[in-house]
Amino acid sequence: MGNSCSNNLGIPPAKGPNAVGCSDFMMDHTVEGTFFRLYYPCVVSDNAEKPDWIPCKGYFYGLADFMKINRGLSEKIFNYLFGSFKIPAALNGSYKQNGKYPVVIFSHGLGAFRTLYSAICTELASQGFIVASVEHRDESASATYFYHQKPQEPKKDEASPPKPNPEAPENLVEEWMYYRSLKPGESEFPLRNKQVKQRADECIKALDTLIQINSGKNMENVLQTEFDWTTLENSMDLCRIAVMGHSFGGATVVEALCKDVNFKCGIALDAWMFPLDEEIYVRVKQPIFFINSEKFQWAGNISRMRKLDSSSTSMQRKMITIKGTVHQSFPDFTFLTGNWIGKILKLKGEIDPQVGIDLCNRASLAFLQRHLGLNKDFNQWDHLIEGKDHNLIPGTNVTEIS
Ligand SMILES: CCN(CC)CCN(C[C@]12C[C@](c3ccc(C(F)(F)F)cc3)(C1)C2)C(=O)Cn1c(SCc2ccc(F)cc2)nc(=O)c2c1C=CC2
Repeated sequence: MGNSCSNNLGIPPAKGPNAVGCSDFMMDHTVEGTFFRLYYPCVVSDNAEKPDWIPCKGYFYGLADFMKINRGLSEKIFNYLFGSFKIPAALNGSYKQNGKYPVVIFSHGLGAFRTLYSAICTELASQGFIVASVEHRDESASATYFYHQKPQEPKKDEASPPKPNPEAPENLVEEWMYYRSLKPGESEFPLRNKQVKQRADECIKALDTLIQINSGKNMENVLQTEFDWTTLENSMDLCRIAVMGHSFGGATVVEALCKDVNFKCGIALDAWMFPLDEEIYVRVKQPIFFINSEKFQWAGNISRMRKLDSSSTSMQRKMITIKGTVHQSFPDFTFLTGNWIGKILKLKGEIDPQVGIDLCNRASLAFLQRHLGLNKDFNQWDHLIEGKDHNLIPGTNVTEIS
C-alpha cells in the first residue's frame, strides 16, 4: 500500500508559512549521548528529497517486540504497510535564517521513537519553531541505536592494519536497544519512575546540545548527514523554550519542567501520569496544557493532573479533551491506515484524524504564544485553550470518582 496507494494515505503536509527541513543528529555516539530528529524552517526547494518516516528496519523489529508479535512476520507486514512512507519535509533542507525561533523539545511515548510524531513537529516548524524530537535510551522506545568504539584489533604484523567498517562512521559498531517489557512479578512503578527521570535528563541534554549548536560551535554529528549544523548559529531564542510530549512523554514534560526552568511551559498530550512521584505536583511552577483524547483517560490519571491544578498557578494550568479521539490520534499512525484497519487497531477515533490534529496543533500554538510571549497571530486560537469548539470539551469527560 505505502503512500502511493489509491486512498492517498500519508502524513499531512504542514500548514504554516515556512517550508520545513528535517535532519537527524546524534552526538557522543554512546548510549549516554543525545539523539534527536530536528525539524526547522527551511528555504523552499522543490526537488528536495523527503526523509524516511521509519528510518531503518530495526524499528520494525522493535515495534513487533513492543506489540508482542512475531518479528519475522511483522517485519514484512510493517515494511509493506509503512515502509515507503515519507515525511512531508526537506531532508537536510537549507536552514532559513529569519531572526531567532522559539524552541520545542518533544518526548515520544512508550514503545514509540523520535520519528512518529511528524504531523505535530512539522506543523510547529512550519509555524516558525525549531523542534527537536528526542529518541530516548531508557528502554521505553520500541527501538533505538547508538555506537560502540570498534574494539582495537589485536596487533597483527604491521602489514595489515584493521580495515575500518565502511558503513558505520569512523569504524564505530552500531548497537540496537529494544523495548524492555516488565518481567513477570516486577512492579511497574520503580521502572517507570527511573525511566521518566532519565527521559527528563535526555530532554535537558538535547536542549544543552541545541544551545551549543546555537552558539555556532562546530558539533560532531556521528550520523554523517549532509547538513551544516553551523548554519544554525544564533537561530534559537533561548528565552522561549517549551517541552512537549505524548503519554509517557507527557509525564516527561512534567518531570522536565521541574528539573529545568529553561523550559518556560509544557504541553502534555494524553499524559500518562503514573510514573511521576507524588511530591512532584507541588514543585512544578510553569504553565502546563493538558490536551487529552476522549478514550485514554481514567479517574486516577485525571486526578493526578488536577493535583497540578490545585497549586497557586491554577490560572496557567489548562485542560481540554478532543471529542472522537483515541490515544493513537496523536502519533502519525492515525494517518497511515484506511478507516477500517485504523478503527480495529484503535489507531483512529470517530473524528477525522486531520481535524483532530489541527485542533491539537492550533490549541498548542495559542498556548505557546501566550506563555512564550510570541508576537504571532496564534492568539486567534485562544478559544481552543478554553475548549470552545464543537469538537472540544473544556477540561475532561472523565467523571471522577475521587
Ligand atoms: C501490548 C502492548 N502494551 C505495551 C505496554 C500496550 C501497548 N499500547 C497500546 C498500543 C500502541 C499500539 C499500536 C501502535 C502501532 C500500531 C501499528 F500497527 F500501527 F503499528 C498498532 C498498535 C499498541 C496501540 C500502549 O502502550 C499505549 N501507550 C503508548 S502508545 C505510544 C506509541 C507506541 C508505538 C507507536 F507506534 C506509536 C505510539 N504510549 C505510552 O506512553 C503509554 C501507553 C500506555 C501507557 C503509557
